[in-house]
Amino acid sequence: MKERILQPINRPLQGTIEVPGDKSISHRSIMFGSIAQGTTTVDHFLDSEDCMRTINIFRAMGVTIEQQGSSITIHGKGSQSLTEPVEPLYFGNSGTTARLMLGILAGLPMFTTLYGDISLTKRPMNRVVDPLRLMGASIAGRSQGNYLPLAVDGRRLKSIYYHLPVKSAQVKSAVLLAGLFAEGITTVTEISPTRNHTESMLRAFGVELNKNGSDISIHGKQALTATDIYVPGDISSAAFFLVAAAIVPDSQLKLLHVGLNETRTGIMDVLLAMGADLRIEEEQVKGGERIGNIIIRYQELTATTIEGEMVPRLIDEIPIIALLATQAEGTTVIKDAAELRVKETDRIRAVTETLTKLGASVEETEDGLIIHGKTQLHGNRVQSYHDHRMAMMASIASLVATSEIAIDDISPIATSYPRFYDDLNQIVQ
Ligand SMILES: O=C(O)C1=C[C@@H](OP(=O)(O)O)[C@@H](O)[C@H](O)C1
Ligand SMILES: C=C(OP(=O)(O)O)C(=O)O
Repeated sequence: MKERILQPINRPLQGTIEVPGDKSISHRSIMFGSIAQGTTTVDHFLDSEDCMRTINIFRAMGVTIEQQGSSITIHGKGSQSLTEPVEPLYFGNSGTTARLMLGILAGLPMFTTLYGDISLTKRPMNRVVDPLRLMGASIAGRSQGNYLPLAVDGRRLKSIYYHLPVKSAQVKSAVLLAGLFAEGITTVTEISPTRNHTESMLRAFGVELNKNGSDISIHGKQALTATDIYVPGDISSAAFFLVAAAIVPDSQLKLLHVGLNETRTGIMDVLLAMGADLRIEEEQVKGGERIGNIIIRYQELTATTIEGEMVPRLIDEIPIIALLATQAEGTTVIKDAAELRVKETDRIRAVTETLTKLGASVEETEDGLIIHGKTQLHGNRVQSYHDHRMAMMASIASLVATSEIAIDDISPIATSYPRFYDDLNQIVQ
């Protein structure tokens, strides 16, 4: 437990921040580089706890991965040369690592056991285990395989046509990755588009995937060829500073090289709908992903509604968007977001409790939140709930609170943004 007390600030935020590499893309670069043939380099990798879990798992399966900060070199020898790990694989707090790795491990000829921290151990795995079992996977574990610890007895898989019952890129990715090791063509159908990093990065590794409407298909038994990856800045990390500038009067911030993939930019659409002063400069495509610098200036905001296909495009940003809504005039409604209940914590409950403690007017609904703004926030003691995004949201709230906010444990922030307070301190000077 690492407590942190944040004092109110009474001045505008100014400056430029280069946010760290995208977490989703960083995980996938290690996974795909490790099962590819040849040497993959990764530039601007996210050097965080969650991404280190992914590196350590492949090291435990015999892959040589060199790391110097955010530069990575992976010496891949193809999936068939991975070796059976001697010890249980530890996934820490990382849902993405656990769910995508289940898809990979199910089809490899080895036995593995998987466990995680207290938060990950409560997150449902049946969303991945069920389709994998339909493909012939052998997975055993707590609550019929719904919760870690799990044991995977890897074997030959068969292809599947699968309607994804949840809007989840992790489930989509796990099925596609298992499909890569299966006989025949595996197809997934999405209810709503979710982040597409698995599809685009597999293509960069030479894998053929077909997209037809909401169907995505992959032929099994394709080999991956090493490539060089550039990881854009993580828009989910940038979101904390976008909101900070949007709510602290007279602020202006520039965020460099932020990933602007359409499946991730919901936060920008919400800010614009609320009247924020935001623009993109030096937009370009780098390593197959759209990136750009985002410039944001303080502007008075009005409420909005967030629902439907918008939700997967900003799912991880909802805690910080809820804080944003407390500073906007009117009632903001967030719905269709029941997935928030199965993140690092139940984020609908945690956001309601935290913002209420800070003086906001928030109603919890089954699948979202109703927030009445604008409210003056005050200080209090709050929890992080083992959730990096809750700890960062409470930290940003301190910028507009009238008295100090004490957060019980900020250590979860290291899972996605180890330099968060360095960047925050730089713009409050
Ligand atoms: O595929 C990914 O990299 C992720 C997908 C999302 O989870 P779901 O697939 O559960 O929505 C997101 O919340 C998570 O932070 C990262
Ligand atoms: C939900 C998140 O990550 P994961 O599912 O990988 O734990 C997140 O980063 O907000």
